[in-house]
Amino acid sequence: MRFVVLGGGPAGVQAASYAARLGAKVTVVEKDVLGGAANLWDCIPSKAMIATGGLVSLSVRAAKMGVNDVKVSLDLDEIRARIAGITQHLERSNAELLRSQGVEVVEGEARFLDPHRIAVRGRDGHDVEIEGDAFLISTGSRPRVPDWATVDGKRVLTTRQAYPPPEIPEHLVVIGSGVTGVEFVHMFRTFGSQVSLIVSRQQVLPQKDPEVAAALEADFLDSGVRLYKGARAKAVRADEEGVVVDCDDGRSVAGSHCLLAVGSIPNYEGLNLEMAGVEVDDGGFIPVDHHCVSNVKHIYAAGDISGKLPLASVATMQGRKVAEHVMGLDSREHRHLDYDKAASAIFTEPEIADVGLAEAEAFSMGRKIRVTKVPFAANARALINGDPRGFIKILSDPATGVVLGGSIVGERAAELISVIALAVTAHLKVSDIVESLLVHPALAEALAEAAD
Ligand SMILES: Cc1cc2nc3c(=O)[nH]c(=O)nc-3n(C[C@H](O)[C@H](O)[C@H](O)COP(=O)(O)OP(=O)(O)OC[C@H]3O[C@@H](n4cnc5c(N)ncnc54)[C@H](O)[C@@H]3O)c2cc1C
Ligand SMILES: NC(=O)c1ccc[n+]([C@@H]2O[C@H](COP(=O)([O-])OP(=O)(O)OC[C@H]3O[C@@H](n4cnc5c(N)ncnc54)[C@H](O)[C@@H]3O)[C@@H](O)[C@H]2O)c1
Repeated sequence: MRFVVLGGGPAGVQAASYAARLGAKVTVVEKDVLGGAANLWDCIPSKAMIATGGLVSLSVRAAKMGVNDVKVSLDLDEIRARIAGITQHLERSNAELLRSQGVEVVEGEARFLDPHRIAVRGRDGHDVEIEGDAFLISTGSRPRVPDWATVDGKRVLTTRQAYPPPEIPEHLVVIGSGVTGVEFVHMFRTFGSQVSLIVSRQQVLPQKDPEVAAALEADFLDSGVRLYKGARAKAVRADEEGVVVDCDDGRSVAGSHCLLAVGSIPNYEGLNLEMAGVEVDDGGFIPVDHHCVSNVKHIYAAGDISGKLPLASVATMQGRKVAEHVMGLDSREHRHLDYDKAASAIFTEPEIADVGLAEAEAFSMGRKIRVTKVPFAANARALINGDPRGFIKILSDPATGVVLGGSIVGERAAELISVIALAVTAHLKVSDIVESLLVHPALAEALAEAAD
């Protein structure tokens, strides 16, 4: 089996390495960074910046824990070097992993010549042709730049220009209040910037549980973030002095810098998909079935380009499933990829994480559920850590006790949600969590209480 992967992000690297382990002859083509541009130029650096901001927040909390006069100052060059170091380390690990499994990595930009052949344009401008029996398109996505904004990398920035930006903004106007937008609001408020957020709807995080979104909004407002709700940006004016964002409700928001967080677009242009007969939808995504197969049966799509949940974790799992299908392993007993059971987290402070069924979703389906909720204010470890914000909410089936979903707002939410995610995937009952002997004092004890 000659398996050719276009794009070496989380989806492509996982598919390549797993297929190679299963015996395929694998080639990965990557044009920019092995490990994935959305992953190593957005996901990872944003979390690294947030980790630095976390130390600043801790220094503020320190006084309440008996440590006085902690002074912090940011060193942008050091932050930049640290992030570059993490990216390079992960890129090297990916290269070593693939090399150790005999995967051939070709640097360059891939395009289809016909359904079984691609050409790769290398950095020297020359083309190399590669033939395959099966192909994976995992070319990811990039930040969307609307036509009403001109990005200059100085005052008007995409996310990829902000790890860190050339200077810490005095007043950052963030456009877009999805997951990316709120993470950037949090990141820059911890760095000491005044932050304004343009929220096109009446709630930040429109896809999330309203109670969770309300908790985050309250925290933003407490720390001085200005929310402009019901406002869609329609123009950005920038000059030497700063920026002004004009909104469709007549309001204008002035700041020193502006950051676009208005979503991502799939990388499908230039792939010559028509030469392979692969269809794309109106948004540029490649529709796939539950095995990630496109309309052409030997061509798969996974990761952001597949138009499913755009998460690195999902891309990785899709890659694994693609490798299994390519190598014919799907005929043995296996679990289908269930996007409804994907855990996700938002790395704000407090952290937010959820998995499975949401309360609002159950309500709109008319499904009977049991909802149990416990605040961290009653948890010994949260008090010891000096951060008792937030809560754990668990949804279960009232008849069987099976865990259906949950959300967590609070310190370490991204880690704690794993317990609920495991329960949802393995159909565990609330009693399984209640009867687990957990560590004391630990934040996880709140999970057992919420399950009780
Ligand atoms: C700001 C931000 C923060 C995020 N944070 C998180 C997070 O905390 N957790 C999480 O799970 N997800 C997060 N995500 C989402 C995550 O980054 C993506 O879902 C994930 O990287 C998608 O993986 P992928 O393999 O589809 O694409 P990518 O990571 O984009 O990799 C695709 C690769 O294909 C290459 N490529 C494109 N075209 C070609 C071509 N023609 N030839 C050869 N190579 C090509 C690109 O150079 C790229 O390296 C975040 C996204 C953003 C924007
Ligand atoms: N921690 C994480 O796991 C993480 C972090 C960032 C992104 N992601 C992934 O990336 C996906 C995309 O998230 P995103 O936030 O980048 O995009 P998104 O599409 O989810 O959100 C963009 C927001 O911008 C708003 N918007 C669009 N045009 C606007 C305008 N003119 N004015 C004001 N607002 C406008 C939209 O209404 C939307 O709410 C997420 O669903 C997630 O899967 C994950």
